[in-house]
Amino acid sequence: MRMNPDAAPGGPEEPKSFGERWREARAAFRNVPRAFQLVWQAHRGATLGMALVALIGGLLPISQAWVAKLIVDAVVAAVVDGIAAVVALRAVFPLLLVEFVLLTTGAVLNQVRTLSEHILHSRLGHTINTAIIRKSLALDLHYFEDAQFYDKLQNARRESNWRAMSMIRTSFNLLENVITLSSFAIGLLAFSPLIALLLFGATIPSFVVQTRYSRLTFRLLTWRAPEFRRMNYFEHLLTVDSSAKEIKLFGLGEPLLQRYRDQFWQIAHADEALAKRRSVLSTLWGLLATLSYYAAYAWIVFLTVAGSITIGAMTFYLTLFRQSQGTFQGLFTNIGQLYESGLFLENLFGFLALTPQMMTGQGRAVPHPVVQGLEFRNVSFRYPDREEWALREVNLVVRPGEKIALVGANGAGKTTLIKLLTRLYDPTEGQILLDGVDLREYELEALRQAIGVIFQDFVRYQVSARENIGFGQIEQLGDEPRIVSAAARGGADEVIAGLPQGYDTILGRWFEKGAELSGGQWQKIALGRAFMRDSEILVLDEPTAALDAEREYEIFQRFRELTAGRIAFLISHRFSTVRMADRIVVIEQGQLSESGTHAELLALGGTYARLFHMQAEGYR
Ligand SMILES: Nc1ncnc2c1ncn2[C@@H]1O[C@H](COP(=O)(O)OP(=O)(O)OP(=O)(O)O)[C@@H](O)[C@H]1O
Repeated sequence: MRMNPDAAPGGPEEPKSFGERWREARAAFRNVPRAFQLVWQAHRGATLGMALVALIGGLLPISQAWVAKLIVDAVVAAVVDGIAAVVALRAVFPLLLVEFVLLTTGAVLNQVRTLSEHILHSRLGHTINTAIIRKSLALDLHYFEDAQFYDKLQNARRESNWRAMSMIRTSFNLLENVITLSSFAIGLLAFSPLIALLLFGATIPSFVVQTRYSRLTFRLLTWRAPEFRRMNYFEHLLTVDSSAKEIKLFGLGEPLLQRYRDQFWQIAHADEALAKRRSVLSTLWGLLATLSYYAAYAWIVFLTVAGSITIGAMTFYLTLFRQSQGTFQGLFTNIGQLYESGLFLENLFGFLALTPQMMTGQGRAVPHPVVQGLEFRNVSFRYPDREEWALREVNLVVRPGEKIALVGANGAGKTTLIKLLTRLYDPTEGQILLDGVDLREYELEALRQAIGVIFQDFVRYQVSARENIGFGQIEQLGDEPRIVSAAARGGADEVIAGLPQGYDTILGRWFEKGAELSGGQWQKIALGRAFMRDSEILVLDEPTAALDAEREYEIFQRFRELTAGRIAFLISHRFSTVRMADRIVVIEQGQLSESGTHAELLALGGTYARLFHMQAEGYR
C-alpha cells in the first residue's frame, strides 16, 4: 500500500498551532538533560572523555587555519625577498612542528571519541533496557492486558538505545561546533559582518527542512507502533519452538510470512517516501549555501589581487568561509537531530513515567496462621476496558483450612476471582477480607508471599529442574531438602529422577542439552513449584488437566495431606477432582449460583448435578 505520509488521514500530520509546536519542541529538548543523566549513570569516564574531546576539538580548526596562514605568509615572504631555501625552511620549521602537534592531537582525540562511544554504546543500552524491564516489573497486570501499553513498550524499546546514544553524540558535537564557530565568528566578523551574515543566513532554509522532516519521521514511526508490534509478533510466531508444530501441520508458514512482509512494506513505503523528500529538499536548499560560499570566495580573491590582504590571509579566510559554513550547517543539523532524538526519547521517558495504580497497604502483617478465614463481601469486578461485569455481587466465606472447588463454564469468572484474591486486580465494588481486614491494607509483597498459585497457563522456565521448583520461593533456592520435598509433593520427583542430570538438567529445548518434558510432566514440575511455598492460601487453577487419570487420582488422594491446615482453591473441569473439596462453589456468568458439598449439590439437582451427570454419562 502506497501512501502519502503527509496526508494520510489520522497519519503523522503536522501539529496545528504554533503553541502546539512550541510545546512539542520544549518537550523534546527537555529530554537532553535526562539523556545525560542516563549516560552519566552508564559510564562516567567515557562521558568525561567525550566532553574533553568536544572542548579541545572545538578549538583545533581555527588553530590549524591560523598556523597555515603563518606558514603561507612566511613562504611567500621568503620567495618575494629571495631568501635561501634552507634559511626559510629553518624559519618555518617551528610552525610545521606546531601543525604536526595539532594534527596528532586531532587524531588522538578521534580515537578517544571512538573508544568512549564504544564503551557508552553497550552500557547505555544496558542501562536503558534495565530501566524498561524494572518499570515493566513494577507495573500492574492490567497494563500487560492492554494493547496500548504494548505500543508504548514497543516505542520505548525500539529506538531508545541508539537514540539516547545519538543524542549524546550530537550534544557533544554541538558543543564542539559551537566552540569552533565562535572562534570562526570572531575572525569573520572582524573581517566583514556582511559576509558573515551571507554565509550563515544561507544555511537556514536547509535547517528548517531538516527539522520538519525529523518531526514527520517521528510521527510516522510512533503512529505506526501497532504495525511494528504485529510485524514482530509474526516474526516471533514463525521462529519460536512452541508454534513450530502447528505452523508446519496447518501449512501456515508462507501465509504468515506474507502477513509479516505486508506489515513491513506498509511501514517501509511511507518511511522511504519521507526520506526521499527529505533528501531532495535538503539538497536543493543546500545549493543556496554553496552559492553564497562562492560569492564570498570571489570577493576574497578580488581583495587579494587588489593587494588589500596577504595570500596567507586569503587562505586563512577561505578556510574560515568553508569550514564555518560547514560548521554552521552542522550546528543546525545537530539541533535537528537533537530534536528528533528528543522526540523519540519522549516515548522512553513517557513509558518510564507510568505509575502502578495498585497501592500497597502500609505494613500490616499478614496473619500466620489464618484464624478467621477469608471473606468475599459483595465483590463485583469489571475489567478496565470492558462494559460487562466479570464478577457480580460475589459473597463467599471460607473458613481456615477449608478446601473450595470452583466450578463453572469457560469464561464464568473463576480465574478472575483468583486474580482478585492475589491482588493482580482490585474489586471494582465490594471487599475481600482476610481475617477481617481488607486485602488492600496488607503490604502487597507480604500478601502475595502468603499465597501459592499455579495458573493454568503456568510458565515453563527454560532453566534447571532445581530452579523450576525453587522459583516458587526463590530465597530458598539453596535449600536442597525443601526443593526435593516440594518436588515430591507435586509428583515431580519421579520426572526429575528420570532426567540425565537429575535436578541440574535444563528443562525445555531452548538451550543446549535441554530436556523437553511432556505436558503432564511440566505440570508436575509446576505443582512442585506451588508446594515450594509455605503459603497460607494455595490456589491450583486447573492443576491436573494434563495429568493422566492415575496420577491425578494419586495426587488428590493426598490432596488433604498436601494442603493440611491451609485454605485451598481448586479450579477444575474434572468432577473426579472437584468432589474431593470440602465445598463446591458454582459460578455462572460472574455470579455464585450454588454452594455445598458434592452430595448436597447432587441432591439440589441444579447446574452442578446436571453437569456432573453429563460428564459421568460421557465416561460410561
Ligand atoms: N484481561 C481481561 N480483560 C478483559 N476481559 C477479560 C480478561 N480476562 C478475562 N476476561 C473476561 O472475563 C470473563 C471471565 O474470565 P475468566 O478468565 O475469569 O473465566 P474462567 O471462568 O476462568 O474461564 P476458563 O474456564 O475458560 O478458564 C470472561 O468473559 C473473559 O472474557
